[in-house]
Amino acid sequence: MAATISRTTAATLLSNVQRGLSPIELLYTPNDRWPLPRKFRPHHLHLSISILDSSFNPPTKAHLALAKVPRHDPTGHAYDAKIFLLSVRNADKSLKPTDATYIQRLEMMLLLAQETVRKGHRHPIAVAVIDEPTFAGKASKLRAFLEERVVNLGIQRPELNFLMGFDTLERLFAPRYYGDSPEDPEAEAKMFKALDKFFSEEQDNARVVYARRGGSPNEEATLALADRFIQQKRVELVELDEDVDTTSSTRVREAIRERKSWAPLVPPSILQYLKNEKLYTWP
Ligand SMILES: Nc1ncnc2c1ncn2[C@@H]1O[C@H](COP(=O)(O)OP(=O)(O)OP(=O)(O)O)[C@@H](O)[C@H]1O
Ligand SMILES: NC(=O)c1ccc[n+]([C@@H]2O[C@H](COP(=O)(O)O)[C@@H](O)[C@H]2O)c1
Repeated sequence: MAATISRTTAATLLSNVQRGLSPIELLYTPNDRWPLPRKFRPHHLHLSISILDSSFNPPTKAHLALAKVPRHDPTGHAYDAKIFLLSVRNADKSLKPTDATYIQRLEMMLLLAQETVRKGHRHPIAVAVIDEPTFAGKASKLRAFLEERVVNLGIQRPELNFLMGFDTLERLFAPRYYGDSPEDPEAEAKMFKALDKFFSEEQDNARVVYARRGGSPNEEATLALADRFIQQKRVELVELDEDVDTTSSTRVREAIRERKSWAPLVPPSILQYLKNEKLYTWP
């Protein structure tokens, strides 16, 4: 059955987050047990969750490929649960009049969650919204939110695996996002303090799973800053299933506006949605 949510309900949940009434709202879960795995056993005290945080403007095949990355685990266990997370406050972007509205993005995220159904196996993906620009902030809110859902089972500190492309990894390790002002001389020290908490197993227990995205002139510098966490296996490189190197939401928006070919860049349900809603057709 297709996952749907009324626009009124979506608007209420969105407004709760935007007005600071809730740190996170869940718009959709694949079942009532989520984030528990289907075959939950009482001794299963560790949850491993993957999170694709994005502005979904619109979702592309690259987002889908990231969402499908299997968990790299020597014991062969898959992620217990997954989240498509819409950030209504982005560290770098603000909403433009020609962009998809947040409600439209949430509707597309639901469609994307449906696209992950493969050979009868539905990925346990929930759709949620948060108002938090940095990963350190997202992790502490998510941890508290998820722990509350599973507190009666004695599960603590779920492992939070943030899926991202290299351009986002570069910004996770960029001191400018952590200083009090653009010239803050303590920015790098503050960044490492925030990241130590973010990656610590005893604290926010986050991990980062990143994919290459074309080349980057800053690759060496970023990997040098990330080195400590790479050694601790808290930052891990993965290969995507499909060749989506040059796919981006910007490319889709521009191609629609310029009436160039864009259909191959998005999953079929998103193609249909963008056509129905006539999105990005205005300059
Ligand atoms: N082609 C890709 N390869 C690897 N990672 C990707 C790719 N496209 C998006 N991502 C990653 O997915 C996450 C969410 O992406 P985001 O919503 O910013 O998409 P985008 O295509 O970069 O958007 P825009 O073009 O609007 O800036 C980011 O961590 C981004 O690096
Ligand atoms: N240092 C950080 O934690 C940091 C820096 C830049 C972007 N982000 C976040 O990364 C996500 C993806 O960003 P873009 O949509 O700009 O690619 C957004 O939620 C954004 O707010 C986090």
